Amino acid sequence: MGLLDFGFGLAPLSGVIYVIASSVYLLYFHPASKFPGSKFSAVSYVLYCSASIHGRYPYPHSPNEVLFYTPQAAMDIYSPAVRNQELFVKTDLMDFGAGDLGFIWESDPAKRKAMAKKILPAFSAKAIKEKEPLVHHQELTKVKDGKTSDAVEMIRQSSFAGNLFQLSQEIPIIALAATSFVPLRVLRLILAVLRANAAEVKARIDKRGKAKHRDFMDHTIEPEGPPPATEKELVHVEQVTFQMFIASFDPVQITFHAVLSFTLKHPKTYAILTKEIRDAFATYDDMTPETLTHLKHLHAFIYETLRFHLTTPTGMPHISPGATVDGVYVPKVVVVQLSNFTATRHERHFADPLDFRPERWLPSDHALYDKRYAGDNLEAFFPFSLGPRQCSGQAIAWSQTRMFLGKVLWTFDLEGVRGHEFSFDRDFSVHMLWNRPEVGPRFLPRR
Ligand code: HEM
Repeated sequence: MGLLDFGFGLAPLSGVIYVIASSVYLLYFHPASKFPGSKFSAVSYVLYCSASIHGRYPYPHSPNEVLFYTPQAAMDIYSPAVRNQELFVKTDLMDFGAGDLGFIWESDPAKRKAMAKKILPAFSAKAIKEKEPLVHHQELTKVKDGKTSDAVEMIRQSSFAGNLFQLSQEIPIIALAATSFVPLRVLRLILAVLRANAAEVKARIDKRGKAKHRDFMDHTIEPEGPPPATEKELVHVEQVTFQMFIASFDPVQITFHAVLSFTLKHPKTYAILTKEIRDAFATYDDMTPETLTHLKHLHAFIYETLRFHLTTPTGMPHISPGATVDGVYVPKVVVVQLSNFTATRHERHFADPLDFRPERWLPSDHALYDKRYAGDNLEAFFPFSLGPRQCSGQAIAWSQTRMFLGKVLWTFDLEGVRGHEFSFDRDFSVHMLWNRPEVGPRFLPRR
């Protein structure tokens, strides 16, 4: 036997030994081995990859990961903090290799906190009130042209590639496979998005201190100060801007699409909602973020939409510092997260969890309150996450969505388009962003 033959025989053998040794370690000695769950998922990424590639939630856990679904677990994972710095540190899931993790994707708690200190004043009640006229204008424009942003559309088309990139960090061979799965067109698209972002940032830096309205950039760069001095500083600003754009746009437009889809799918609820809105406001201009908060059914409808169509199906993976989660000690370095999808669809938390039932969010003195949902655990639901990293834009998101749906249903009668019927579980999937069918509707002048 030649040296070469010997080498070829050894390679598969070492592979087999490696798989057996790592499986034994993961099953019996790894810090996560004592947790219940699929043994296959404890030793391999096969089920996790398959769910991820098909965009189907809930994902099974991956090796070194424990999923929880109780509200107590969510509180134990996302809330603990010392001086607003989280104790369960975010993983680097969102590190796409730019060399800087910006703000929302930053896993280093101290770096994220420093950025939060600059940006969070943009979310004060006063700052939000100042932006109200813009929101009025923006919602209407969106309804009129019926379009989502071109940039988001480009990002959506490249989200599968982003998903593969994330998987390849765990399983390097996926990077090889990705070259066959990701068309050149998508790679060009990613570059185009990054270039467009860099160009916008540069233009905004040049305009600093002279923008018509105060925006998040005024909190990212000094309006009166010098421009970023180094390439590293510039990349940081680009990352923060990109993330703020995605965070403030994508979940809101998902919710707009979802509220329209569910009004079409549930005609009885649509009728109740439309009546509530039209009875409450004599004129269009009476609708403001404040006046719309009094509409109980509108509130319930939006809540149920957020539950049924989570904008962020994952709870976001964090690393245990060695701490107790829902009464169970999770050793250091084990990755934990709330499986949001499981939590919101579990019978333990919600009656008829797979049915769209806004009534569950109504107060018990409301005429349409249904006792069937009295046992629902409404606290088991965190659409905006919780703790130091919870959504800073939730007040804006609520007022945008209320105004959007209030104004649309006040102004138009909606009609479904034949052939656009959908089933959420069959037709919606998610990579990094949601893939969903066109569902209409037709906007007809109100009768
Ligand atoms: C329906 C709409 C929205 C939903 C469901 C939503 C949900 C979330 C969630 C789940 C997180 C936590 C993400 C994580 O842990 O990595 C988050 C973070 C964040 N969101 Fe939102 N969001 C919405 C709208 C908005 C809007 C309109 C803005 C800005 C105008 C915004 C700004 C942010 C920011 C800045 C963070 C990061 C907070 C931090 O790390 O301190 N979001 N959002």
